[in-house]
Order: sequence, then C-alpha cells, then structure tokens
Amino acid sequence: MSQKKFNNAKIVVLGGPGVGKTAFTVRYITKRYIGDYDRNKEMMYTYKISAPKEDIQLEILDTAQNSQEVCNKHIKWGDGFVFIYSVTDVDSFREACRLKDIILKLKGSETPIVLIANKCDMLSARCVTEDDGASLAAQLDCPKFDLSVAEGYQGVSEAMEELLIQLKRNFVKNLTASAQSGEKPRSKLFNMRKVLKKRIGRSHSDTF
Ligand SMILES: Nc1nc2c(ncn2[C@@H]2O[C@H](COP(=O)(O)OP(=O)(O)OP(=O)(O)O)[C@@H](O)[C@H]2O)c(=O)[nH]1
Repeated sequence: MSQKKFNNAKIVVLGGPGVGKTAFTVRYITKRYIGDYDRNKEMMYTYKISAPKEDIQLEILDTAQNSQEVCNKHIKWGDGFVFIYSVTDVDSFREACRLKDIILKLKGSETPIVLIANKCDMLSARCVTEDDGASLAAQLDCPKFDLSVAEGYQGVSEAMEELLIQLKRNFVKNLTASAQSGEKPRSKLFNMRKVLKKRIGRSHSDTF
C-alpha cells in the first residue's frame, strides 16, 4: 500500500433487484429522490467530500443483477459495502444473507459494511421484521439503518457517514500493520535510486 492518507475509497452498493440501490446512491450524491430510475443498470459515480484536512474522493458502484463471477469481481474491488434489502421483500432479505456469506469469504470479517433496511415508509407491506434485520446485522457485525430513501436524506447520510468512519478506521489499521511489519511505502525516487545502484554495480563488475 503506497497511499499514506485516507483520501479515497471504493464503495459498492449491493442488494437484490428493485431494493432501491440507485435511489440510495442518487439520494446520497444529489440529496434528491426522483422515484423513477433506470432499472438494472450498473453505474459508477464519483463523489468528492470536502473535509477540513483533505478532500475524500469516493467511487461508488451502484450494481445491477449480475452473474456470480461479476459480483465477486465487484466485491474484490470494493473497500466498503452498502447492503440494501427492502423490508417489503423477503427475497431481497435472503439475497442480503447470501451476500453476507460471500463477503465474509472473499473479504473477511473486518470489512466495512452498513446494512440498510429500505422502504420503511411502506408500513402495511412490511414483511421483514426489525428482529430479522438485527440478526443479520449481528452476523455481519455491522450497523443497520432502518430508513426510507423515498422519505428523506438524513438516514442515507448517517449510514454513509458511518461507512466512512469504518473505512477510515480500517485504513489506519492497515497502515499501522504494514508499518509494524517494516513494509514502508517506498517513494518513486527511492526505487529509481535502487535500480540505478544495481545498474552501476553491474557495469562495474562487467569491466573486471
Ligand atoms: N416506497 C418506496 N419506494 C422506494 C424506496 N426506495 C426506492 N423505491 C422505489 O423502488 C423502485 C426501485 O428503486 P431502484 O433505486 O431503481 O432500485 P434498484 O435496487 O437500483 O433496482 P435494480 O437496479 O433494478 O435492481 C423505484 O420505483 C423506486 O422509486 C423507498 O424508500 N420507498
């Protein structure tokens, strides 16, 4: 890892069909809810957060329904994950449980994740209980946000803030771990000097 500051992160928004992945992403970036989105379309967004010390550049991948192979590729690419299910759709909750197993296998248990129980405004259509969601969050060891992307920006913003906190914590931890193992990030100049030294050494030995 050569990056010394937490100034960028790759986030993947995952979930079953129609759970509100695009609505969530667009709400976070624009604060708006349009209500009618291109269905099953994968989109990559870049979004800059202004922070006091340094801006943070986010790449946010709003996924579509993909083959398992593509889904695994996205998971390997991401640093942090937003798992969305709809409280009105049991299948989407099962999909979140399935994704949990894949994430734990591919990325390990310390991966930054937030779990989103979306469409809480649809009270009479609710079929996934808060307890079901809480149990999944416990298995993932991650915070859960019960919200309605349709109704407001606040929950979305809080969930993303929490994910950023986890991402930063993970970044610092990895940096500390690599410093302790003596694996210092090398500058380009350092590497060039090393190559030059080797070359000079070789040409000296060629002359004898
Ligand atoms: N009632 C309600 N509808 C929502 C909410 N969030 C999203 N929707 C609606 O759910 C539908 C699907 O939303 P999308 O954001 O397209 O969902 P998606 O997960 O990106 O869908 P795919 O990419 O097709 O899998 C749209 O009609 C949204 O308006 C919500 O919080 N409440």
